[in-house]
Amino acid sequence: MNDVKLAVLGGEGTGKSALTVRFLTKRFIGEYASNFESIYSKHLYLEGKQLNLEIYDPCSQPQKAKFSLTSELHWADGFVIVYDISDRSSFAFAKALIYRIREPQTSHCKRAVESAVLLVGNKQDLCHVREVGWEEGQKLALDNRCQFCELSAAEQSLEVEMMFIRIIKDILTNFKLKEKRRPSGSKSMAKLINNVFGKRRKSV
Ligand SMILES: Nc1nc2c(ncn2[C@@H]2O[C@H](COP(=O)(O)OP(=O)(O)OP(=O)(O)O)[C@@H](O)[C@H]2O)c(=O)[nH]1
Repeated sequence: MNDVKLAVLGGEGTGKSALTVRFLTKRFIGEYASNFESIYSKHLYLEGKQLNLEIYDPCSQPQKAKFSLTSELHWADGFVIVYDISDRSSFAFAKALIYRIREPQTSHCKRAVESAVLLVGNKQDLCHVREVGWEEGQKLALDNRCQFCELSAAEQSLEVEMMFIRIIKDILTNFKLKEKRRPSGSKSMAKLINNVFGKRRKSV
């Protein structure tokens, strides 16, 4: 069984728990305890594979630690970065998180393949008080090789489910790429033996 680890990050009150709980239970509860972090587990069957999905939903971070993310970056295979379309400061926070994830020393040295990231503009039902345009979200995502969508955890169960499935599929694609790029020990050894002995045999 494949383990897939997903971290849902974003500013305070953007709807990280609402999205996670909506995906796991198809329900929107309204108020969520925000003073403790959670790791949820779910078994999924996707693309012919059994998956053990773990979703990390942090409690709101204290200001000083908000961009350190060191443990999340090591732990997660992919990230859902959430902002609230009616709150510009949450968009700035999401941007800083994406830059942190895409920092060269984070994305290239530690990982053979760039992490899958999906940027989500949540609370689309509040579009009458919108502060962040759809195009801005789309551009931030495109510029940083992320997927993008806008939705409402409050009103759109199916869209939330499709959003999670999309990022999980991206993570699975990355697993396959990593597998391809990993030098296979036995293949390399066979190549080496062939190069050395194959050539000698020819010259005799
Ligand atoms: N209108 C609207 N409200 C939402 C939506 N999603 C979440 N909320 C509300 O936004 C508030 C914060 O939601 P949470 O899910 O607790 O947000 P969070 O990001 O997990 O919050 P922290 O853990 O405190 O950072 C709650 O009052 C939710 O009911 C949405 O799609 N539309």
